[in-house]
Amino acid sequence: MEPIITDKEKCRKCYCCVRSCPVKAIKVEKRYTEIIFDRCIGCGNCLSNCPQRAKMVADKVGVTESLLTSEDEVIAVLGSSFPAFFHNVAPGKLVAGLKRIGFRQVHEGAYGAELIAGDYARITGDNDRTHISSHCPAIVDLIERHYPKLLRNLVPVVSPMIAMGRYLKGVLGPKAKVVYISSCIAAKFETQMTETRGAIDIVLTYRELEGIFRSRQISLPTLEALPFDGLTPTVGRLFPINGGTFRSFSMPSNPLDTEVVSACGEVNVMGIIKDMAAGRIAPRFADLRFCYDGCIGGPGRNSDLTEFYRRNLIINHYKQDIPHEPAPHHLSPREQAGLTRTFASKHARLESPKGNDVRKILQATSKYSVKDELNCRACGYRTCREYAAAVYQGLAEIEMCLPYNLQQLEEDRGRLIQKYELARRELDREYTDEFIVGNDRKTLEVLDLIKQVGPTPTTVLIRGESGTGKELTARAIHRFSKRNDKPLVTLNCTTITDSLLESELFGHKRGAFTGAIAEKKGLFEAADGGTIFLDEIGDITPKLQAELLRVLDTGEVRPVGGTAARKVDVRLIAATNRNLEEGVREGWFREDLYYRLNVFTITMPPLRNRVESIPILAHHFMEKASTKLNKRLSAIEERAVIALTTYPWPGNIREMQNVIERAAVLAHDDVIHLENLPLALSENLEGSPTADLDMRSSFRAERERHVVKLEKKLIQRYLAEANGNVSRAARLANIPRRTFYRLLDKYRLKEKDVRDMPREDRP
Ligand SMILES: Nc1ncnc2c1ncn2[C@@H]1O[C@H](COP(=O)(O)OP(=O)(O)OP(=O)(O)O)[C@@H](O)[C@H]1O
Repeated sequence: MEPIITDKEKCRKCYCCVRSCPVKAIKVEKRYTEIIFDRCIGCGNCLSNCPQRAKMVADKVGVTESLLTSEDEVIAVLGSSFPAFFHNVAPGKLVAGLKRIGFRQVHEGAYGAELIAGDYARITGDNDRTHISSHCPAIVDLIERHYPKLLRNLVPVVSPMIAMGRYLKGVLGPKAKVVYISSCIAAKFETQMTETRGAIDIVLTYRELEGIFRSRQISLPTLEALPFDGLTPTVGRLFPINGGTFRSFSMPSNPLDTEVVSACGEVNVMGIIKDMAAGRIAPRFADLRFCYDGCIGGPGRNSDLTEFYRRNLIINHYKQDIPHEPAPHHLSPREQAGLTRTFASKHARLESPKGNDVRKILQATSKYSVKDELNCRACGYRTCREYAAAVYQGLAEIEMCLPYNLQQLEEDRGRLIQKYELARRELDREYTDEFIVGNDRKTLEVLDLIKQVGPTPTTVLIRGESGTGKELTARAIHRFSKRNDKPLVTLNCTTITDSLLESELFGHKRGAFTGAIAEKKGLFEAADGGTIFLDEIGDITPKLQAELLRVLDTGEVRPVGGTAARKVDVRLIAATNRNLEEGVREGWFREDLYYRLNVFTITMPPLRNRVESIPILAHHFMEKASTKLNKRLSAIEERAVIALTTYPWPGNIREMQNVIERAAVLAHDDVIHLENLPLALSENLEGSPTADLDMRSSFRAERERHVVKLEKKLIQRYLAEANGNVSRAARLANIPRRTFYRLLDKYRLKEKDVRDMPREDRP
């Protein structure tokens, strides 16, 4: 099993792992990201940087537990960084804990550094070439997999961990099992390599060991300390800290020596390796560790502690006299022959894309010029070009480009809105005949204008609030025109993005932009010989305004991505509820287009200015609703008609149409009653002067009118008697105070009106 696993369910494809991987070893699949182990160097960046914890260390607790219950002699080796993890427990108690869970012997891994020290000193003393330390498995992997050119520079000696494993197996025999406990993830990879396999049986993290103690309910502080087995390391204990190599290997270190490079951390190390591979630098010895802070900064470190503190813990441990009781076999001369190793190229070169391949991939994500390459890094790659190369190499996918995705979403949204809008209008038309209903003066004037302008080829601009019937008027103009046997094409300019609008209007050539998989005719061409109605024309951008003006002036359209113009014969009717004059003044509407449109203007009056037509409109919409709902409806109750006429109709005729349809749904019999109207309308009725006027038409209404008047007078009188004090007035009237307030509201009376009234005027 690979040392790092991906929980596919947890992975949300945030690309944090892609971003943090120094060697492009993450492949993005449809639903998750996956490690390419042939490229992975085991640095553990993807583990530490995954916000969902979808990348995890493969669990080694189970195999360790079963090893401990077997007959085998199982030896624990604590990596040299252990004091920087188990900082609040004495080393002897940790040894006791390990023995309690079944380890026969416990060794300090720091001794491994001392085992290889002599070889390092000897080899790096040779000046024949650059020597690169090979004690960090991530560095070895980096060179073997990605910089094979530097293979010959790696010091051909095993790491302290492998040295310990080989030493222990040499002393105890190959049957002994060695479990190495460390904060290093790359060590887990190292034990699987052909060149080092067999020395260590399991690499366990400190955290995994902690888990075992917890599950066995072992409290380390309560245990009696025990001595370590094996030989006592000295300077080897300093190995895990930054610069510790020189002390542990007893090598001279001089900060002024430019022939020796010592570096920790991804950025520093990668820079040095690239420089060495390119031949820019050739130091005598490069001591490199992939993790920042050296081996005390491994991915499995205790991250609650600062680097400074962890470093101090290591130095304190080095200074301490910690009991060791080596068995006689550890005291005998050691077999050192097995501490050398070889390295092999594991370089799997990815094919590099050619310029044209990169260009094609960039274009597939709407990047046509350098300025489109935002290099936003949302995909995890540093530049759009690096990302395009990754797509080419099969590591990334097109959908990873966030700006492209957002643009796609925006365009899809626009298309959907447009489709929805068209469907809604179609539905409206299905139940609405094309005739303009109304007998008020203003509607009749509009009808007159329609009849006059209809048969001419003149461009018409229809203005008015939303829902006043602008589109209906446009249809009527088309019907009265000589083009009425040709199509009337409608487009709402607010619903789609500028670029989409341009292609909708003028069409596009195949490949003009992403998604333009086939040539498409624009609406101008679709309307050839007929009329085009552009609703909400005040919302198009100045760039499109200019293009529209050009089409109107030349009578020619040019599809997006095309060069050849096509002649069209289209009459334009435009509508807007925006103040175009203000647009011209403020610069968002082109003056030349404004004059081009403003040849013949029809202004639709709001419904509140056509009150006389409300009853007839209401009955018209009732009949429409009756057909649509397949429900018999024969009348609208008078109170409801009055309520309809007194309401201000901010949404105009469309709002009224909806109100009547809703009432028709709610009506229990074949009459629309006041109660079937929304509250805003029925409440508006009470106490309204218009209501008073119209009520004269029936006896019940007449009686209601008198009652209302009388009630109002009475309220005023009680209030006057109580000198404007509502509580007193309510008591005098013998009605609850709340009811009195409601009546004041109903007749829009205020306490102060009565209080300020001259005594002789009081009722
Ligand atoms: N005078 C009228 N007679 C009958 N129905 C009308 C009348 N005026 C508007 N309507 C109906 O009201 C609804 C809204 O009208 P229309 O879509 O023409 O308004 P609009 O001003 O274009 O609205 P918007 O600005 O929101 O696009 C439509 O169903 C239409 O048929």
